[in-house]
Amino acid sequence: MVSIDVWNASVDFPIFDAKSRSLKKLALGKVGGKIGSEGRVPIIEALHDINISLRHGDRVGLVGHNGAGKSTLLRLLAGIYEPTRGSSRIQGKIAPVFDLGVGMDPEISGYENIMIRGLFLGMTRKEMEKRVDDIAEFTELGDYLSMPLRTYSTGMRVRLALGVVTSIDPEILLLDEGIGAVDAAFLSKARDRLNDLVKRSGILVFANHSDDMLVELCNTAIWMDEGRVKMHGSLREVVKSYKGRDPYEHLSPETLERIGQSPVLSGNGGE
Ligand SMILES: Nc1ncnc2c1ncn2[C@@H]1O[C@H](COP(=O)(O)OP(=O)(O)OP(=O)(O)O)[C@@H](O)[C@H]1O
Repeated sequence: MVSIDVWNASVDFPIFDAKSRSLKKLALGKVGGKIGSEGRVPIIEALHDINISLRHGDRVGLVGHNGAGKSTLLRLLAGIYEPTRGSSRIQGKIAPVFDLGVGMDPEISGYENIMIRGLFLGMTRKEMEKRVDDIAEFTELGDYLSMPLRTYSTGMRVRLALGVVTSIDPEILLLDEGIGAVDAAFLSKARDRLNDLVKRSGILVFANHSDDMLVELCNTAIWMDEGRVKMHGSLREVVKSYKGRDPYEHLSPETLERIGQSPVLSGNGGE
Protein backbone atom coordinates (compact mmCIF):
# COMPACT_ATOMS: atom_id res chain seq x y z
CA MET A 1 0.00 0.00 0.00
CA VAL A 2 1.60 3.27 -1.11
CA SER A 3 0.95 6.36 0.96
CA ILE A 4 2.32 9.78 1.83
CA ASP A 5 1.46 11.38 5.16
CA VAL A 6 2.93 14.64 6.37
CA TRP A 7 1.88 16.07 9.73
CA ASN A 8 2.58 19.69 10.75
CA ALA A 9 5.93 19.55 9.02
CA SER A 10 8.27 22.51 8.72
CA VAL A 11 11.65 22.73 7.03
CA ASP A 12 14.05 25.52 8.05
CA PHE A 13 17.35 26.44 6.49
CA PRO A 14 19.71 28.30 8.83
CA ILE A 15 21.95 30.65 6.83
CA PHE A 16 25.32 31.02 8.50
CA ASP A 17 26.93 33.42 6.05
CA ALA A 18 24.09 35.89 5.32
CA LYS A 19 25.01 39.57 4.91
CA SER A 20 22.66 41.99 6.67
CA ARG A 21 22.28 44.32 3.65
CA SER A 22 21.26 41.63 1.19
CA LEU A 23 19.00 40.15 3.85
CA LYS A 24 17.01 43.37 4.03
CA LYS A 25 16.51 43.25 0.29
CA LEU A 26 15.30 39.67 0.50
CA ALA A 27 12.86 40.40 3.30
CA LEU A 28 11.27 43.10 1.14
CA GLY A 29 11.02 40.83 -1.87
CA LYS A 30 7.86 39.08 -2.96
CA VAL A 31 9.26 35.65 -3.66
CA GLY A 32 10.71 33.00 -1.38
CA GLY A 33 10.02 31.55 2.02
CA LYS A 34 9.84 33.74 5.16
CA ILE A 35 13.16 34.84 6.61
CA GLY A 36 13.17 34.81 10.40
CA SER A 37 15.78 36.91 12.18
CA GLU A 38 15.06 36.51 15.92
CA GLY A 39 18.23 34.53 16.59
CA ARG A 40 21.76 35.46 15.54
CA VAL A 41 21.55 33.20 12.53
CA PRO A 42 18.84 34.06 9.96
CA ILE A 43 16.54 31.16 9.15
CA ILE A 44 14.60 30.65 5.94
CA GLU A 45 11.32 28.90 6.65
CA ALA A 46 11.07 27.02 3.37
CA LEU A 47 8.08 24.95 4.56
CA HIS A 48 5.71 25.81 7.36
CA ASP A 49 3.17 23.55 9.04
CA ILE A 50 2.48 21.26 6.08
CA ASN A 51 -0.28 18.63 6.33
CA ILE A 52 -0.72 16.31 3.36
CA SER A 53 -2.22 12.86 2.97
CA LEU A 54 -1.95 11.10 -0.41
CA ARG A 55 -3.02 7.61 -1.46
CA HIS A 56 -2.82 5.31 -4.47
CA GLY A 57 -4.18 7.06 -7.59
CA ASP A 58 -3.48 10.60 -6.39
CA ARG A 59 -1.81 12.66 -9.12
CA VAL A 60 -0.98 16.01 -7.66
CA GLY A 61 0.21 19.11 -9.52
CA LEU A 62 2.31 21.47 -7.38
CA VAL A 63 1.94 25.14 -8.30
CA GLY A 64 3.16 28.37 -6.72
CA HIS A 65 5.49 31.27 -7.46
CA ASN A 66 9.30 31.12 -7.33
CA GLY A 67 10.56 30.21 -3.90
CA ALA A 68 7.12 29.11 -2.67
CA GLY A 69 8.51 25.77 -1.46
CA LYS A 70 7.65 23.31 -4.24
CA SER A 71 11.12 21.83 -4.64
CA THR A 72 11.64 21.70 -0.89
CA LEU A 73 8.35 19.83 -0.49
CA LEU A 74 9.37 17.32 -3.17
CA ARG A 75 12.68 16.80 -1.35
CA LEU A 76 10.87 16.32 1.94
CA LEU A 77 8.64 13.68 0.31
CA ALA A 78 11.73 12.00 -1.19
CA GLY A 79 13.31 11.76 2.28
CA ILE A 80 16.20 14.00 1.20
CA TYR A 81 15.19 16.56 3.85
CA GLU A 82 13.95 15.63 7.31
CA PRO A 83 11.27 17.89 8.78
CA THR A 84 12.77 20.38 11.25
CA ARG A 85 9.46 20.15 13.15
CA GLY A 86 6.52 17.79 12.66
CA SER A 87 6.82 14.42 10.95
CA SER A 88 6.26 12.49 7.75
CA ARG A 89 5.68 8.87 6.75
CA ILE A 90 6.22 7.78 3.15
CA GLN A 91 5.44 4.19 2.19
CA GLY A 92 6.41 2.92 -1.28
CA LYS A 93 9.31 2.82 -3.69
CA ILE A 94 10.15 6.43 -4.52
CA ALA A 95 11.60 7.67 -7.82
CA PRO A 96 12.74 11.28 -7.39
CA VAL A 97 13.21 12.89 -10.82
CA PHE A 98 14.48 16.35 -9.95
CA ASP A 99 17.21 16.84 -12.45
CA LEU A 100 17.25 14.76 -15.59
CA GLY A 101 21.04 14.69 -15.60
CA VAL A 102 21.62 13.47 -12.03
CA GLY A 103 23.39 10.14 -11.85
CA MET A 104 24.85 10.45 -15.36
CA ASP A 105 28.59 9.97 -15.85
CA PRO A 106 30.18 11.86 -18.80
CA GLU A 107 33.04 9.36 -19.13
CA ILE A 108 30.98 6.21 -19.73
CA SER A 109 28.82 5.27 -22.71
CA GLY A 110 25.14 5.98 -23.26
CA TYR A 111 24.35 2.30 -22.72
CA GLU A 112 26.22 2.24 -19.40
CA ASN A 113 24.51 5.45 -18.34
CA ILE A 114 21.11 3.91 -19.04
CA MET A 115 21.98 1.17 -16.58
CA ILE A 116 23.45 3.45 -13.89
CA ARG A 117 20.57 5.91 -14.04
CA GLY A 118 18.02 3.07 -13.83
CA LEU A 119 19.73 1.64 -10.73
CA PHE A 120 19.76 5.13 -9.22
CA LEU A 121 15.99 5.32 -9.75
CA GLY A 122 15.41 2.08 -7.86
CA MET A 123 15.40 -0.53 -10.65
CA THR A 124 17.42 -3.76 -10.52
CA ARG A 125 20.10 -4.64 -13.07
CA LYS A 126 17.91 -7.44 -14.46
CA GLU A 127 14.93 -5.10 -14.90
CA MET A 128 17.12 -2.59 -16.73
CA GLU A 129 18.63 -5.25 -19.00
CA LYS A 130 15.12 -6.06 -20.20
CA ARG A 131 14.41 -2.41 -20.96
CA VAL A 132 17.62 -1.26 -22.53
CA ASP A 133 16.70 -2.04 -26.16
CA ASP A 134 13.38 -0.25 -25.86
CA ILE A 135 15.08 2.81 -24.33
CA ALA A 136 17.74 2.80 -27.03
CA GLU A 137 15.09 2.77 -29.75
CA PHE A 138 13.13 5.59 -28.11
CA THR A 139 16.19 7.86 -27.91
CA GLU A 140 17.02 7.43 -31.64
CA LEU A 141 20.68 7.86 -30.68
CA GLY A 142 21.89 4.83 -32.64
CA ASP A 143 25.65 4.30 -32.56
CA TYR A 144 26.08 7.28 -30.24
CA LEU A 145 24.91 5.00 -27.42
CA SER A 146 28.33 3.33 -27.52
CA MET A 147 30.13 6.69 -27.25
CA PRO A 148 30.97 8.48 -23.97
CA LEU A 149 28.21 10.80 -22.76
CA ARG A 150 30.57 13.80 -22.93
CA THR A 151 30.31 13.67 -26.73
CA TYR A 152 26.53 14.28 -26.59
CA SER A 153 24.76 17.58 -27.12
CA THR A 154 22.38 18.79 -24.37
CA GLY A 155 19.35 17.59 -26.33
CA MET A 156 20.91 14.16 -26.82
CA ARG A 157 21.49 13.84 -23.07
CA VAL A 158 17.88 14.80 -22.42
CA ARG A 159 16.68 12.10 -24.82
CA LEU A 160 18.72 9.50 -22.96
CA ALA A 161 17.61 10.68 -19.52
CA LEU A 162 13.95 10.88 -20.51
CA GLY A 163 14.15 7.43 -22.09
CA VAL A 164 15.35 5.95 -18.80
CA VAL A 165 12.99 7.91 -16.57
CA THR A 166 9.93 6.89 -18.58
CA SER A 167 10.94 3.21 -18.45
CA ILE A 168 10.94 2.76 -14.67
CA ASP A 169 8.19 1.33 -12.40
CA PRO A 170 7.95 3.61 -9.38
CA GLU A 171 5.30 3.42 -6.66
CA ILE A 172 5.75 7.11 -5.89
CA LEU A 173 6.90 9.40 -8.70
CA LEU A 174 8.19 12.84 -7.73
CA LEU A 175 8.81 15.13 -10.73
CA ASP A 176 10.35 18.57 -10.58
CA GLU A 177 9.81 21.14 -13.33
CA GLY A 178 12.90 20.22 -15.37
CA ILE A 179 11.08 17.46 -17.13
CA GLY A 180 8.71 19.92 -18.79
CA ALA A 181 11.63 22.03 -19.97
CA VAL A 182 12.82 19.65 -22.66
CA ASP A 183 12.70 20.34 -26.37
CA ALA A 184 9.06 20.64 -27.48
CA ALA A 185 9.31 18.30 -30.45
CA PHE A 186 10.90 15.54 -28.41
CA LEU A 187 8.54 16.11 -25.50
CA SER A 188 5.61 15.58 -27.80
CA LYS A 189 7.12 12.19 -28.69
CA ALA A 190 7.75 11.49 -25.00
CA ARG A 191 4.22 12.39 -23.85
CA ASP A 192 2.74 8.95 -24.39
CA ARG A 193 5.58 7.37 -22.45
CA LEU A 194 5.24 9.96 -19.71
CA ASN A 195 1.51 9.32 -19.53
CA ASP A 196 2.05 5.55 -19.28
CA LEU A 197 4.66 6.10 -16.59
CA VAL A 198 2.25 8.20 -14.55
CA LYS A 199 -0.54 5.64 -15.01
CA ARG A 200 1.57 2.80 -13.63
CA SER A 201 2.87 4.88 -10.69
CA GLY A 202 0.84 4.71 -7.48
CA ILE A 203 1.21 8.38 -6.56
CA LEU A 204 2.49 11.30 -8.64
CA VAL A 205 3.58 14.69 -7.28
CA PHE A 206 4.55 17.01 -10.14
CA ALA A 207 5.82 20.58 -9.85
CA ASN A 208 4.93 22.32 -13.10
CA HIS A 209 3.51 25.54 -14.50
CA SER A 210 2.22 24.34 -17.85
CA ASP A 211 -1.57 23.98 -18.08
CA ASP A 212 -1.14 21.31 -20.73
CA MET A 213 1.20 19.14 -18.67
CA LEU A 214 -0.84 19.56 -15.48
CA VAL A 215 -4.17 18.77 -17.15
CA GLU A 216 -2.75 15.76 -18.92
CA LEU A 217 -1.00 14.20 -15.94
CA CYS A 218 -2.72 15.39 -12.73
CA ASN A 219 -6.17 15.18 -11.16
CA THR A 220 -5.64 17.33 -8.06
CA ALA A 221 -3.33 20.21 -7.18
CA ILE A 222 -1.62 21.90 -4.27
CA TRP A 223 -0.93 25.64 -4.35
CA MET A 224 2.16 26.49 -2.32
CA ASP A 225 2.63 30.05 -1.09
CA GLU A 226 5.43 31.25 1.21
CA GLY A 227 6.12 27.72 2.37
CA ARG A 228 2.48 26.94 3.21
CA VAL A 229 -0.25 24.95 1.52
CA LYS A 230 -2.57 27.75 0.39
CA MET A 231 -5.05 25.45 -1.37
CA HIS A 232 -5.41 21.71 -1.99
CA GLY A 233 -8.24 20.49 -4.21
CA SER A 234 -9.25 19.57 -7.75
CA LEU A 235 -6.75 20.57 -10.41
CA ARG A 236 -9.20 22.88 -12.13
CA GLU A 237 -10.20 24.83 -9.02
CA VAL A 238 -6.68 25.21 -7.66
CA VAL A 239 -5.14 26.33 -10.96
CA LYS A 240 -8.08 28.68 -11.53
CA SER A 241 -7.48 30.35 -8.16
CA TYR A 242 -3.70 30.45 -8.58
CA LYS A 243 -3.60 31.73 -12.16
CA GLY A 244 -6.92 33.56 -12.19
CA ARG A 245 -8.09 31.68 -15.28
CA ASP A 246 -9.47 28.27 -16.16
CA PRO A 247 -6.67 25.94 -17.32
CA TYR A 248 -9.12 24.04 -19.54
CA GLU A 249 -9.73 27.18 -21.61
CA HIS A 250 -6.08 27.51 -22.61
CA LEU A 251 -5.11 24.06 -23.73
CA SER A 252 -3.28 23.42 -26.98
CA PRO A 253 -5.27 21.57 -29.66
CA GLU A 254 -2.86 18.64 -29.20
CA THR A 255 -3.64 18.37 -25.47
CA LEU A 256 -7.38 18.68 -26.09
CA GLU A 257 -7.16 15.82 -28.52
CA ARG A 258 -5.05 13.80 -26.11
CA ILE A 259 -7.33 14.19 -23.10
CA GLY A 260 -10.28 13.50 -25.38
CA GLN A 261 -8.65 10.15 -26.04
CA SER A 262 -8.11 9.59 -22.35
CA PRO A 263 -11.48 10.08 -20.64
CA VAL A 264 -10.21 8.92 -17.23
CA LEU A 265 -7.70 11.74 -16.96
CA SER A 266 -9.93 14.45 -18.42
CA GLY A 267 -12.86 13.38 -16.25
CA ASN A 268 -10.84 13.52 -13.06
CA GLY A 269 -9.24 16.82 -13.87
CA GLY A 270 -12.41 18.49 -15.05
CA GLU A 271 -14.29 18.22 -11.80
N1 LIG B 1 19.41 24.69 0.33
C1 LIG B 1 18.80 25.79 0.68
N2 LIG B 1 19.37 26.66 1.55
C2 LIG B 1 18.74 27.77 1.92
N3 LIG B 1 17.53 28.16 1.50
C3 LIG B 1 16.91 27.37 0.64
C4 LIG B 1 17.50 26.14 0.17
N4 LIG B 1 16.63 25.55 -0.69
C5 LIG B 1 15.55 26.37 -0.77
N5 LIG B 1 15.72 27.45 0.03
C6 LIG B 1 14.76 28.54 0.24
O1 LIG B 1 13.51 27.92 0.51
C7 LIG B 1 12.46 28.63 -0.10
C8 LIG B 1 11.68 27.66 -0.99
O2 LIG B 1 12.50 27.29 -2.09
P1 LIG B 1 12.07 26.18 -3.16
O3 LIG B 1 13.27 25.91 -4.02
O4 LIG B 1 11.45 25.05 -2.45
O5 LIG B 1 10.95 26.96 -3.98
P2 LIG B 1 10.22 26.59 -5.34
O6 LIG B 1 8.76 26.80 -5.11
O7 LIG B 1 10.66 25.26 -5.83
O8 LIG B 1 10.78 27.73 -6.30
P3 LIG B 1 11.04 27.77 -7.90
O9 LIG B 1 9.69 27.79 -8.58
O10 LIG B 1 11.74 29.10 -8.07
O11 LIG B 1 11.91 26.62 -8.25
C9 LIG B 1 13.09 29.81 -0.85
O12 LIG B 1 12.96 30.95 -0.03
C10 LIG B 1 14.53 29.41 -1.00
O13 LIG B 1 15.33 30.57 -0.92
